Amino acid sequence: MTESPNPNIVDADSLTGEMHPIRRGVISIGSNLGERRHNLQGALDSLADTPEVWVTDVSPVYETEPVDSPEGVRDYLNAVVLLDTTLSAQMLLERALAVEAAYGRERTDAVNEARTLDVDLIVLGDRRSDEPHLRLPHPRAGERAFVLVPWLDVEPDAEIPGVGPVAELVEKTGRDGVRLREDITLEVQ
Ligand SMILES: Nc1ncnc2c1ncn2[C@@H]1O[C@H](COP(=O)(O)OP(=O)(O)OP(=O)(O)O)[C@@H](O)[C@H]1O
Ligand SMILES: Nc1nc2c(c(=O)[nH]1)N=C(CO)CN2
Repeated sequence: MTESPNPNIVDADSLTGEMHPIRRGVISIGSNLGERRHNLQGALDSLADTPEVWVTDVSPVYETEPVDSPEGVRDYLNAVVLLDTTLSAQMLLERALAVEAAYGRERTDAVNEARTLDVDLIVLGDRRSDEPHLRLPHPRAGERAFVLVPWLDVEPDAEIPGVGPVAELVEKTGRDGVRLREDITLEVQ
């Protein structure tokens, strides 16, 4: 894996003085409704503007066929964001959900309905969680080419803890339905 910050490095919470380790985070962003590139760039900017989050890289943008989605929904634009953070997994998830809401994400009971913005936590250091509101590593990431392929571009030796190296997972999923959009790029501020 790309060099992770030393887990012994800690950052003091400015309010409580509590010390938190810095961990590497991987976030998948996707949009298949509205101004797709604008929504992804907004997600990236909002993550970069988050206190205690340092965005270190963003992947190329891919146009991807909708997976496990209702008939007729539009293709997604997907990308992967790498960051360092001292936030807890719960705080990072809350931020992700707030960023989705800020970009007009509407929730219905439909499964995988079209959405302006999807922000999923894929991994946070070696944090494991199996609670319904917070699963880490993301339980479906290892089967999703729309997560793995962009992630591999920016972190060739990436691994999903407990699942395996991303390069091997891409060999299993293949790259069907995932197409590089060289004409669309995201900018880290
Ligand atoms: N690692 C995670 N990242 C984002 N949300 C998560 C995670 N683990 C659990 N959740 C929970 O999943 C809930 C539903 O998320 P959402 O509706 O965005 O799912 P989805 O992105 O449509 O589907 P999928 O989970 O298959 O990517 C969120 O409210 C959140 O609490
Ligand atoms: N291509 C693609 N398909 C999906 C995506 C996504 O981001 N891209 N997100 C989903 C739920 O998170 C379900 N299906």
